[in-house]
Amino acid sequence: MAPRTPAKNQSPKTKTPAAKPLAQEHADFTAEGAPPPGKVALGEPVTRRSHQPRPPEPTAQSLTTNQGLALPDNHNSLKAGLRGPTLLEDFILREKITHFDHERIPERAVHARGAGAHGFFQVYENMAGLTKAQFLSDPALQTPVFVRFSTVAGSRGSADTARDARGFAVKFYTAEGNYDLVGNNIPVFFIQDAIKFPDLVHAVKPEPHNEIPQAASAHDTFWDFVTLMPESTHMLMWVMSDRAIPRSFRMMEGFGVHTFRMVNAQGDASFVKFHWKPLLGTHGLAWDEAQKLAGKDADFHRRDLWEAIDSGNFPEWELGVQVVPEEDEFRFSFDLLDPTKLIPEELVPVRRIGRMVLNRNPDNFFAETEQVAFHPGHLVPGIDFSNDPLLQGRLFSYTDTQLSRLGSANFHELPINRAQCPMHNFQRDGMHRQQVNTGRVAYEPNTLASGNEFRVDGTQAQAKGFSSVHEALESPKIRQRSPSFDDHFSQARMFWLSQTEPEQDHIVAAFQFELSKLETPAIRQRMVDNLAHVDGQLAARVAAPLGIGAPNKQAATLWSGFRAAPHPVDVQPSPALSMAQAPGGNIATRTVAILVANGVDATSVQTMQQALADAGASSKVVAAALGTVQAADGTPLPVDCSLLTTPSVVFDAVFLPCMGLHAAAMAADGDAVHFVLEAYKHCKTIGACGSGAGLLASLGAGQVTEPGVVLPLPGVVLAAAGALPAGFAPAFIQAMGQHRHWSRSGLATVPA
Ligand code: HEM
Repeated sequence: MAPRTPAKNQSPKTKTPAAKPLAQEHADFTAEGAPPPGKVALGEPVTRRSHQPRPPEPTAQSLTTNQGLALPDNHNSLKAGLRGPTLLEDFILREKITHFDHERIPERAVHARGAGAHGFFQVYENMAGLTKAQFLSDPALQTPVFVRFSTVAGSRGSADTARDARGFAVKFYTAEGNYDLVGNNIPVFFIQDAIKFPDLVHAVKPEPHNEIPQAASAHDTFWDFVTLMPESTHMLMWVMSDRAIPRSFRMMEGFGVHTFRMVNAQGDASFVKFHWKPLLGTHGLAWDEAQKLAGKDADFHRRDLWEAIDSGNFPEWELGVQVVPEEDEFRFSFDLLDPTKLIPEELVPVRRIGRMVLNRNPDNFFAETEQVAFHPGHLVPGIDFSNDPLLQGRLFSYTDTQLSRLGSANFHELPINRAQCPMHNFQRDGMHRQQVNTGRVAYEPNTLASGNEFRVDGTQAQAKGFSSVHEALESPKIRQRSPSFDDHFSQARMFWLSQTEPEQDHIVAAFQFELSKLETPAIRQRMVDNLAHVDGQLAARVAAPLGIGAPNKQAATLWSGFRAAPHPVDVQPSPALSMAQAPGGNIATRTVAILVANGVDATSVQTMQQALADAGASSKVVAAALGTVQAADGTPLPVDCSLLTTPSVVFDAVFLPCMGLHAAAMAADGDAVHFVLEAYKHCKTIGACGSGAGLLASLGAGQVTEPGVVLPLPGVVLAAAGALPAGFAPAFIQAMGQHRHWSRSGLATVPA
């Protein structure tokens, strides 16, 4: 696909200072030392605009020590004689190795594996009625953002496609300070109170005696814990759905999870739930595919994000809000403060208020993606928290953990974390302090400092600054859960009832997979007993292959920890919770494998390549070996990837053009056959023409019919003609637009 022009995403008006590469900023700061008085320390933005040339690579000639001493030789240590021992006095060797020895920092306690990107956010219209947040007031203003997507449980080097929730953390560099929206791709959470978070994380992380399994919830300790915490049932339904194995970070929804507040200039507050809606739709992988990708391309999501941005296909989300006026706080059958509940979109529609575009890859993974520090307590005036007890605990946890992860109290000075607006206070010193504060005044109130920001009475600062929502609190000090948090099953049932049949099948299969891995039958049993409170059929289907008794609803209520949770209230399905029912449907940025051999019909290949490019998708020519294949008319066709390194799981669809008699050779190539059958098994669109269609039929994946006719087998587009008939490419593209043909799972009898 032709790269989109960056100009499309240029700002009509950018109120942030001129863009500079991060590396240049470092250089400026190092050269200048302290910023000039009145200027924000280290406050320059990290907003190199998309598609600007990357900073030059350092050259070998410029090598010096960290003290600036030019290095004559970076290949040999200082030795006593040609074959003698290395000398301790070799300060050049020592400096280099010492620095290397300390290059790693601790990984995040959770969400260690992630990928990030820069971009901007732009509101559609002035939201002053709802919030006084300045970045939500001016449709002409583009606010720089940095986003980090992550898995939760796996370590930094784990695979991208593990079954897990995904972090969706956004840092807005606003003119009023940094605002962080630190969410997930699932709108609810496992637990209701932050005091259970260490237990949850200890349970899901690899088991402590043998550090197994990596990045997987399918083990005893996780299910032991969650089955004893019935409040986790709703999120378990989501984690067992295809939401937990996204096709791409670019095809995930994001959610703030908790109920937040927005406050306007008049002081009127509303409750708000945040949503990110991806323009590419919300799509998942097949579970078998996700597991294979973990080995074939552990960087699948990271690579997908990087390549999309690099090629100008900037991913885009709309920011949505569900607004509940304060007076409606108690209007719902659930508590707005309970993070295991969502507000169905059918009850309170999502209003789309702006868009976020990610248009620049980081220059340096460590400096940006690894060192970025998000925190749900990084707020701007006009946005505030609620009393959600999970959120309240998070407000403590993030800075606390970052103090140890990033090593000092000054991590806010790291370029990726710096506010891009004026920043003044009298916090001083500490390890690794970059800013050189000047003057003798490091206290407030004072009369000795220049400027009028720090007036003796402090009134000016207060008038401009953040103030918490006024809320009268007169309550006894208690350590108890509110009974309004007791209903653990109604929304789990709503989620189940809202799924299409194939989606329900996937949820059942995921539960079966995870529970089959458990060594302790009692835990398997406890989970299906628990599921019986969600739906009897779901529980029975999950239980079938587990070698345990039938689900027993009564038993679930006997074990300790099961508070007298009420039965599910009468719930209506919420179609918005189904990915299959969500709008989506174009094939922009999808990838198609064109599987070829010698004798291929070159015109078919070129026609498909063009049609796919016109539809915004990309294609790769895949063959047994790199180099070229010789088309039927003698044209050498360049091969992009070989079967040796490129599995079907990295593609969204497969096209088999006519290959004449050479189709028989392909039918004898185990790798090629596996490639096709695997794509078929993963319910991808498969198109085949002429002898390619014959090959497909011989593998049991379809039969030849009239040109351009889509067979009853969903997502299989076949044509008997050797050359591509006119209607073929549109039919193929239309089938691809449905993402996957899940209803085919039952028909897939072929092994892959
Ligand atoms: C709704 C519930 C939660 C959501 C949506 C959430 C989301 C996230 C996200 C997206 C990250 C990754 C940030 C990044 O990319 O750097 C993260 C990290 C983290 N979260 Fe949460 N989290 C939740 C609950 C909690 C709770 C209850 C705690 C603790 C009480 C917690 C502690 C942490 C910690 C310690 C990190 C690592 C932060 C770092 O090292 O920078 N989270 N969380």
